[in-house]
Amino acid sequence: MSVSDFTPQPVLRDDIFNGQGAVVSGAGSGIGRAIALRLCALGMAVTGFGRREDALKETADLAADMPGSFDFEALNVRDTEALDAAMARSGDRHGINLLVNNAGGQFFAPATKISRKGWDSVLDLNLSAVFSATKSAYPYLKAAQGAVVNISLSGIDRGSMGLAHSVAARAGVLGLTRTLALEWAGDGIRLNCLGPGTVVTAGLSDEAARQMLDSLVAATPMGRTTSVEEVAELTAFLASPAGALMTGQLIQIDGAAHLGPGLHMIDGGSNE
Ligand SMILES: CCCCC/C=C/C(=O)SCCNC(=O)CCNC(=O)[C@H](O)C(C)(C)COP(=O)(O)OP(=O)(O)OC[C@H]1O[C@@H](n2cnc3c(N)ncnc32)[C@H](O)[C@@H]1OP(=O)(O)O
Ligand SMILES: NC(=O)C1=CN([C@@H]2O[C@H](COP(=O)(O)OP(=O)(O)OC[C@H]3O[C@@H](n4cnc5c(N)ncnc54)[C@H](OP(=O)(O)O)[C@@H]3O)[C@@H](O)[C@H]2O)C=CC1
Repeated sequence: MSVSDFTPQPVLRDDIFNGQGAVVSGAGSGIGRAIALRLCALGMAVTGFGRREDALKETADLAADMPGSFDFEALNVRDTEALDAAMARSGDRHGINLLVNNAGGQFFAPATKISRKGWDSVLDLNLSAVFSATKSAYPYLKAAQGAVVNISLSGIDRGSMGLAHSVAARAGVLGLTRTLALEWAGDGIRLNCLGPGTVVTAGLSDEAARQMLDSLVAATPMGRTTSVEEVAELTAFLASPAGALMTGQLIQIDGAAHLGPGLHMIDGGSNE
């Protein structure tokens, strides 16, 4: 049992998103890059957000020969003014049929070691920035009768040791997602959360996370990690006509990890 041995099996028609536009945050690496590239392969015009221009440029290079297109804006999604302006530029350029709030992250620590500033940082990135992005995309989503996919975490309804701040933020995003699914249903806008289990990306590459990998896989009933391609395919599915009646859902793409003993980023050691 180890990391993902999934071989991508594309199921959507190649031209399914021709003429449509998307915004993907965190598109310079990991899950966000895989989503952006899959959408480009399916014909979408994608704008990627992220802080590192060089990383976004690499995604642009990978998308160069694809049927869709990839442009980008280097920005911090926690900067609401910059986010609003970039969202409007992207929406004016090619519309927003799909917004993927993927940028996110945290540090792993027991709650007793999380300062108020650390808590606020993680809530700002993983909850408040999702609210800001979604609100600023609203007019474009309404015009396109579009969709929002919020990248969350597996197991947010049961908790995960070492992630008090992040689980609280993602639970908040689920509440936001469900509330907007109600408020915006009349506009034809759908919103869903995807909860990946363990995904081996740069975000999980620090020493502490690497040490946890075996126990994370062991805690996953299907015995392997989630691949970025699987998250990308499901994101595309949710944006496609196949997902037309799906809204307000949390879909966990985790090999039943949320039904197992749980994914914990630290062991249950001392709180002192
Ligand atoms: C489903 C199970 C598996 C889940 C696996 C999940 C994986 C991923 O999410 S992969 C995604 C990946 N990438 C990352 O998570 C890295 C990105 N992280 C960050 O950018 C930071 O953690 C951030 C969100 C907190 C950034 O905020 P920023 O405002 O830039 O942070 P500061 O450096 O100013 O620190 C603020 C505050 O937080 C305290 N802090 C930082 N690290 C720790 C730590 N390891 N333990 C305890 N506290 C920490 C820091 O000390 C600051 O607080 P004060 O000391 O009170 O000033
Ligand atoms: N890897 C895993 O096991 C899992 C990950 N997730 C979630 O999936 C999402 C993607 O993570 P993953 O691909 O693994 O890790 P990465 O670290 O590769 O991706 C995080 C992305 O978010 C961007 N980002 C972070 N902070 C900001 C910010 N303030 N403003 C703009 N962009 C930002 C980063 O770009 P840049 O640094 O250039 O700003 C980066 O591209 C995250 O929300 C993560 O929590 C969920 C479940 C499991």
